[in-house]
Amino acid sequence: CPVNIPIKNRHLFITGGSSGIGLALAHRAASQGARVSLLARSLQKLEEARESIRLSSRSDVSIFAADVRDYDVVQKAVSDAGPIDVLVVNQGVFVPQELEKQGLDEVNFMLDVNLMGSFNVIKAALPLMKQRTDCLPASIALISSQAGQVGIYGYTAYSASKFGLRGLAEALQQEVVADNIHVSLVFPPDTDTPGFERENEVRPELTKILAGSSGSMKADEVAKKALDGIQSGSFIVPCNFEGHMLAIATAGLSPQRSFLMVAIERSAVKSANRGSAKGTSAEPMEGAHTLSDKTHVTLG
Ligand SMILES: NC(=O)C1=CN([C@@H]2O[C@H](COP(=O)(O)OP(=O)(O)OC[C@H]3O[C@@H](n4cnc5c(N)ncnc54)[C@H](OP(=O)(O)O)[C@@H]3O)[C@@H](O)[C@H]2O)C=CC1
Ligand SMILES: CCCCCCCCCCCCCCCC(=O)[C@@H](N)CO
Repeated sequence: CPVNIPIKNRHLFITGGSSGIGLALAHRAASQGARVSLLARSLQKLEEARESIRLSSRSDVSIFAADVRDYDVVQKAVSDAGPIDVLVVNQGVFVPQELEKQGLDEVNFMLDVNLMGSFNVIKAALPLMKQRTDCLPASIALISSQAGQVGIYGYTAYSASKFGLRGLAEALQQEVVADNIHVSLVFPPDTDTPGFERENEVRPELTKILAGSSGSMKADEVAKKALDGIQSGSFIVPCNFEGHMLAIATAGLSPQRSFLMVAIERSAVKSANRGSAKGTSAEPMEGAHTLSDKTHVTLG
């Protein structure tokens, strides 16, 4: 059943909060009365972010200069920040290029920051999140990408890092649900941020076309969708229409929050089965496991 995860007067910790989607999330959360902490590498960008939030919502945020690839530094920042109610693992780097041309150093860079860095942050924050005293639900939100739902030309390492977050999130949700901690995976399309500006200068043309087929959004629009999804405890958080289509097309066995989505998925599975079973006997296909007398799902 749906949950409500309040953020007013609660501690939101956002990695990559000094720019783009993370900064937009910080502005929104601060304006809704959350106590916000930001973590990123550049102290100067963090100070600029803190000032912009102070000016826009007259609230003071805590800033922590740290590289998510360094667990010890992350651990220190998280313990200095204090217990976290909503953790937003947002940091990310993206260097689009065909794998054949891309150096393995850049592959490692994306996997280290986007995936291993996310493990470091969650590992550092989880013990204190589990010890929180209020009985309110908590949230761990991972900012993925639509490239984490479908692999795209030029994004081999980037998509791998974002697909990895899916596995992390699904397994983690089972490990923390008993502590009333809800995991959310946010899937933005191309989003107008400083990172995207840099990316667009080097992105292969085909990557631009394929990624562009899902449209683009402003950082604040993504931040709104993300915050709404976090507060409702949604596991899958699409950000636009194409994202909703992708969420259905890639539902897998992720937890569903709404009966509507379950119904939509069931009908999508049934029509897929009807299509593949067309011209054969009505009997379930070899290897089909019958969930009910109406739905046959073939696993394998
Ligand atoms: N922009 C887009 O088109 C889309 C972005 N996304 C995802 O959204 C997230 C944010 O992207 P976006 O806002 O565009 O990115 P930006 O480049 O604008 O901001 C990235 C943020 O992450 C921080 N960061 C980068 N590397 C590290 C690191 N090693 N340790 C700590 N902090 C780090 C940066 O600060 P600093 O450099 O100072 O460390 C900055 O605050 C990413 O996960 C990205 O994959 C998903 C879909 C679309
Ligand atoms: C049934 C499906 C209908 C919709 C089809 C959608 C086709 C695939 C769209 C992939 C978009 C990838 C955006 C990556 C954004 C990103 O993460 C980079 N800008 C780096 O930050």
